[in-house]
Amino acid sequence: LMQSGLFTEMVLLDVVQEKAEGEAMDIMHGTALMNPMRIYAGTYDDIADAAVIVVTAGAAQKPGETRLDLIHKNISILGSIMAEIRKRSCQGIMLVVSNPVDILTYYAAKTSGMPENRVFGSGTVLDTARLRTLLGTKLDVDSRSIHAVIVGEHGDSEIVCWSNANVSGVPLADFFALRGMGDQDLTAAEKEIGDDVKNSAYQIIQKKRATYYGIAMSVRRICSAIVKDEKSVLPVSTVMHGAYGISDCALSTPAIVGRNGVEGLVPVTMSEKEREELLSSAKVLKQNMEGIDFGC
Ligand SMILES: NC(=O)C1=CN([C@@H]2O[C@H](COP(=O)(O)OP(=O)(O)OC[C@H]3O[C@@H](n4cnc5c(N)ncnc54)[C@H](O)[C@@H]3O)[C@@H](O)[C@H]2O)C=CC1
Ligand SMILES: CC(=O)C(=O)O
Repeated sequence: LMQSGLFTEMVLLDVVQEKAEGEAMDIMHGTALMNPMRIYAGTYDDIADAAVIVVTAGAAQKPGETRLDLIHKNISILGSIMAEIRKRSCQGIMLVVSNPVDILTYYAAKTSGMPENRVFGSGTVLDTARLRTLLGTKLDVDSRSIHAVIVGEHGDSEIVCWSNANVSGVPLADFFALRGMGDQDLTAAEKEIGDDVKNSAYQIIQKKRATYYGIAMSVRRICSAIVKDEKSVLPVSTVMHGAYGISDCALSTPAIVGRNGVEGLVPVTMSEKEREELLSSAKVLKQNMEGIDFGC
């Protein structure tokens, strides 16, 4: 975020105050080489007037753990954070990143005291970036020209919407043909790339303990949409109220993101199978939400 030039001030909070102080010092030293910006370790009072509050606090996956394994630890941590947020009338946007991001987003939306459109999660923005990167590599084309989206849980039940994936409007099958590949190659690539995306975090955590660059770029992308009021269509995690037949949980579907947070969902065309898988993903999330007090 320091490198983005989007902000003039950034305050870091961590339950381990010294960690926030050390990080603030380290990042601040780069401002002389990048963008002028005030960076410091602070308190909840300092974030009351923040344009964007990015929640990244909490336990991270250890090798072999799923995101859903973190639920009870991180709901408890989020509970203490939301209690502080509720005491202050925060006017900005809350972007939840901690995992399991969909369940924590739902929790934050219900307990922060902030309007629902201003509380959402990074969702499958990162997964979608991974998908576009891998597809771009496979097709030897700029990944920014790939239009494809992942919906559902940011996790093992996520769904690639293959049925509407395209390269600048050219259907995927036609672009595969352009590159001398046939239907069988496409089917194999869908399986291989879908699995690779789903397993990316597991692989990175196994190799280097945590993922951080991809998610940092995803957060930067979302913050840009907010701060510059871009009204970008991004697959962020939002509380569902009946779209696609889903309610009472948060998950990712394409949404318009701007200064007011999530300004509306954009219905994505899906095959019958993808639609069913999206419903199953919602079911997985709801099963894991059982027994949690969402204060509603
Ligand atoms: N949504 C996504 O795509 C991604 C989500 N994550 C998630 O982000 C979270 C953080 O991951 P990392 O930064 O790798 O972990 P980390 O362990 O490096 O940092 C977490 C920090 O949270 C702090 N913390 C714990 N309780 C707190 C509290 N009550 N108030 C303030 N700070 C508190 C810890 O002291 C620690 O410094 C994890 O849940 C991880 O799964 C990480 C990468 C991608
Ligand atoms: C950790 C995590 O959620 C990710 O990198 O996708």
